Amino acid sequence: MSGKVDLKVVMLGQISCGKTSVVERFIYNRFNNNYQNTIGAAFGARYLDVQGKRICLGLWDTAGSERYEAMSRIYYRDAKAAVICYDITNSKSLDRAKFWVSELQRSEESCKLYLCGTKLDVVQDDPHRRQVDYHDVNDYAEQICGKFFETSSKTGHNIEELFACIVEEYAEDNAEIIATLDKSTIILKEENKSKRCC
Ligand SMILES: Nc1nc2c(ncn2[C@@H]2O[C@H](COP(=O)(O)OP(=O)(O)OP(=O)(O)O)[C@@H](O)[C@H]2O)c(=O)[nH]1
Repeated sequence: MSGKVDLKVVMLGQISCGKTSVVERFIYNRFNNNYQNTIGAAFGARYLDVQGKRICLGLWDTAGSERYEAMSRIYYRDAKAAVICYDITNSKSLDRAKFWVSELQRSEESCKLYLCGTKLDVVQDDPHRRQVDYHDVNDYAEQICGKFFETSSKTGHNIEELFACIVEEYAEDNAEIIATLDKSTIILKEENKSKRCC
């Protein structure tokens, strides 16, 4: 991937709630069961098409450990969208998500808020594992004028939908910027001419 980032997105949320997994599913379409904590922050990017234009999303995946809290503030600066994650199987993680919402409302007023419940597959397999009610978060999302998705990075459920919503809302609010972007292109792979059928 080359070129500049058109839309800066920051990932925030409690340690181990699943931020890196959302990014990995979205960018590489893969999932890793083994937990490896993020140190500092990581960056990934992917192109999406919106309104016939190609837009580059840059994702800053912050570390959930409170040890890196001050560092996370550097990464949300000038972000156009924040994906604030919580783990559906861990009620404390919603408190942490609410902390980040307050923080962004205070210091990044123009940053759009997207609440992302993670690990939906776990509660689909065992409903007793759910600790965060869907309707409670839905009401909270309305209250903060944000959007809300319950996702699973393991199955991929709602991951594309989440980022599609982010670019669509960005495009609606920033028509002038979108007009300056390159058109979407379909890249046709040239046949390998040396390859012969026997
Ligand atoms: N079953 C299931 N497990 C998940 C899902 N998302 C994340 N996990 C697991 O939860 C653990 C933590 O996931 P990460 O994505 O590393 O969490 P994180 O929020 O990036 O963690 P930090 O970088 O330490 O803040 C890992 O073992 C993941 O495999 C999911 O959708 N379903």
